[in-house]
Amino acid sequence: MAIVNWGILSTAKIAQKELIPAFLRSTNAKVTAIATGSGIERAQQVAQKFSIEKAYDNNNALLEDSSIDAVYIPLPNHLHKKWVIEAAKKRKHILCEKPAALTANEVIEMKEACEQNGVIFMEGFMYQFHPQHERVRQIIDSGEIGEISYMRASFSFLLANKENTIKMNDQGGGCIYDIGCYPIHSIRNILREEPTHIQTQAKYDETYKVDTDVYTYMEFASGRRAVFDASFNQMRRSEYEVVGTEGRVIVPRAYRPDWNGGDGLVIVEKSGISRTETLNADQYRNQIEVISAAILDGKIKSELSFDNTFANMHVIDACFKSMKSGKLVQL
Ligand SMILES: NC(=O)C1=CN([C@@H]2O[C@H](COP(=O)(O)OP(=O)(O)OC[C@H]3O[C@@H](n4cnc5c(N)ncnc54)[C@H](OP(=O)(O)O)[C@@H]3O)[C@@H](O)[C@H]2O)C=CC1
Ligand SMILES: O=C1CO[C@H](CO)[C@@H](O)[C@@H]1O
Repeated sequence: MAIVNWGILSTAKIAQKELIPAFLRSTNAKVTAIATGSGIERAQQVAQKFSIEKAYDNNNALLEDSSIDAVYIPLPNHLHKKWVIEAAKKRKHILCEKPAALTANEVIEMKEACEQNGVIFMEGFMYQFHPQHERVRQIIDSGEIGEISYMRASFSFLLANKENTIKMNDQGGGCIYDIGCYPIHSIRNILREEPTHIQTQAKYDETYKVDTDVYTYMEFASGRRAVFDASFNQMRRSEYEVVGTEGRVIVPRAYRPDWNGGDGLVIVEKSGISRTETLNADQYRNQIEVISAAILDGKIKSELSFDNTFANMHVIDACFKSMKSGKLVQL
């Protein structure tokens, strides 16, 4: 079977904790090189830990390596645009961590660079590669819970130590970028509709200059409504609920089912009776196998690439606009 050779731009925590192990479990991808800005010893140490062939002390050197087909970018959010464009210029296909950019305008520039250089791009919303979401869409489409009028989504965890983390960086940090982007993505992709109006309120940390808790209300042209919340100051929650005229579907492990060994749950409640379906999957490995297959195939579905990334960033832009004005914003 054909294999895609991947390089990794940084020794980020997420790369070491989830992605590199997932690359090792995948069938059509191999990590061949890793680069760091923290000195060659650091790159060599991580390379040795995961049996990665080559270590570089800067991203450009890795991008010059002609044996690398694709790069995974787990850099801080404000560096995503720069390194997506640099990687595209070197004709590397790209898996970039979420959020892929800081604004929808940045996404336009990134798309142009990828298209001009004929490279495939995907934003790393790994949760969508767990089959529980396809099951939710099937249940909705079957009519079992009636006409859908409302969706609610939440993602939170306790960020106990707010010092020295990119999550609190005044450039690209804050909870909308870090975790709010997931409820937005799932609301848009489960309802298969873009919001027309948004209102966001946030708790803002004056020391770090970032949002730490957000509450957002959304309206859709169909008349549907949605709300989401995200927080760095609450217990771990990663869930959504879709409500119809006849019943509802609850997904209590929506974004991080890996916190429960990959077991996703789809709970259907109707006429006072509840049924639970358990689906197990390795969403990080699936994500890598999907983009590697797209690279080998030479094409990627538009809903996995820039169309979806742009639409998600457009909503994030509106959340920030509403947060600042305190008003309902029209998209
Ligand atoms: N999909 C998922 O489940 C998750 C995704 N993420 C996303 O992954 C990305 C990385 O997050 P995370 O692993 O927490 O980040 P880390 O802070 O652990 O890593 C970021 C790495 O980027 C490099 N870097 C380069 N420039 C800077 C800079 N100016 N400041 C800090 N680091 C710099 C460093 O690597 P080096 O020293 O090697 O140069 C650093 O280790 C983010 O986009 C985040 O949103 C995060 C967590 C989970
Ligand atoms: O993308 C992400 C997924 O889950 C994490 C929660 O542990 C987030 O902090 C992170 O950035």
